[in-house]
Amino acid sequence: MSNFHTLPLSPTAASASGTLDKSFLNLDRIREELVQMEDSIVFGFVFDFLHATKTALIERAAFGWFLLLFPIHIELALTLSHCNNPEAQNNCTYTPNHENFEFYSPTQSSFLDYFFAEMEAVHAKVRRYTAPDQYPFTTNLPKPVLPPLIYPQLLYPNNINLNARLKDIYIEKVIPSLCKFGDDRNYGSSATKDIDALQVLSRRIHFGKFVAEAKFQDPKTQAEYIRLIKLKDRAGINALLTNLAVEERLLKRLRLKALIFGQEIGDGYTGSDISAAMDETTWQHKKDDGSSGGESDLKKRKLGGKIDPNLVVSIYEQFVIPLTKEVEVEYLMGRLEFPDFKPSV
Ligand SMILES: C=C(O[C@@H]1C=C(C(=O)O)C=C[C@H]1O)C(=O)O
Repeated sequence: MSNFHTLPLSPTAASASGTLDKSFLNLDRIREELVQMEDSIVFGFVFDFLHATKTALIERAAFGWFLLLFPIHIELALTLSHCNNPEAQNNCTYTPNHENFEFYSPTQSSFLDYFFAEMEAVHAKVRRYTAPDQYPFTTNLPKPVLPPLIYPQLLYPNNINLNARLKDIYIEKVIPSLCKFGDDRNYGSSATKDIDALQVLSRRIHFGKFVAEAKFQDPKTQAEYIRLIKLKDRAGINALLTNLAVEERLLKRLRLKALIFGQEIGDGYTGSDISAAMDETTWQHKKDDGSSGGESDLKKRKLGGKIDPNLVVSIYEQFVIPLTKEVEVEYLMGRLEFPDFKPSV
C-alpha cells in the first residue's frame, strides 16, 4: 500500500531540512515536483500490462524487491497498476449498488466509493487532509485525532476539489484505455490500485493551486490576472497561464519515459535499440523512410515495449493537463476574495 506522500511543508520538517522558504512558490521548484509525479504515473500505467494475470495483494507485496532498482518515489508508481490483468476492468466496482457488493451499507454508491470512504476516514483522523497537497474523494470525513500541524500559508483559504471530476474521467476514459472489458473478481486488488492511482493523479492536478499562486505573484503578470479575474474571464485566465513550451517538453519527456519504462531489459539489450527506431527530436517511431511520426508499434520494431507511449501521452494531454489548468483557473478566479493575502512560510 502506498504511504501518502506530502511535501515537506510542516515547519518542523522544513526547518530540519532547511528546504522550505519563500522560494517554494518558485515555478521551477514546483515544476520539479510535477516531474517527480509524472515518473510515478507513467511507471504505474506501464505496470498495468506487465502481469499476465491479476496479482493478489500478497503477490504485489512480494513484488516489493523490484523497488530497490528505482528511486523511492517510483514506489508510489507500482501501486498505480490498476488492472494488472488487461482483460479485466472489473466495472462492477464502479457501478452504484451493484449486486456483487450487497454486504455493505446501501448508502455507499459503489464498491470503490465504499473503499474510499472507509480508507479516507482513517486517513482524515491522522490529519492527512490538513496538508495543502492532499485532497479527499469522500465528503463528511471525521475530524483529526492528532493535534493540527501549523502549515505555512502558501495558498489562500479555498475548498477547490476536482476529485469527483477526476474520478469520473478515470473510470470512463482512462481505465477503458488501459484495460479491456472483463471481470477477474480481484475487486479489492483493483480498487486498491484505483485508489492509489487516483490519489497520485489528484495530488498532481491540485498542484495547480501552487502553480497559480506562483504565477499570480509574478509582478510581470499580476495586473493582467487581476484584470481578467475582475472580468470573470476564465478563457482569458486559461490563456494567460498556459505555457505551451512547458507542455510540449512534458509530453515529449513522457513519451520517452513510457518507451524506457516499458522496455524488457533482456540480455544483450542496448539502449541504442530505442534511438535506432525513434526520431530523437519527437520520440515518435521513424517511418521506413526515416521520417518521424510512424505509428507507435513497439512490438513491430522488436522493442518489446509494454505500453503504447501515445496512450500515456494522450492521457496527460486529454485529461491530466486540462484538469491541472482548470484547478489553476478556479484558484485564480477566487484569488481577489483575499486581496490582502500574501503567501507566508
Ligand atoms: C503547470 C503549469 O501550468 C500549465 C499546465 C501544465 C501542466 O499541467 O503540465 C504545464 C504548463 C502550463 O500550461 C506550468 O506552467 O508549469
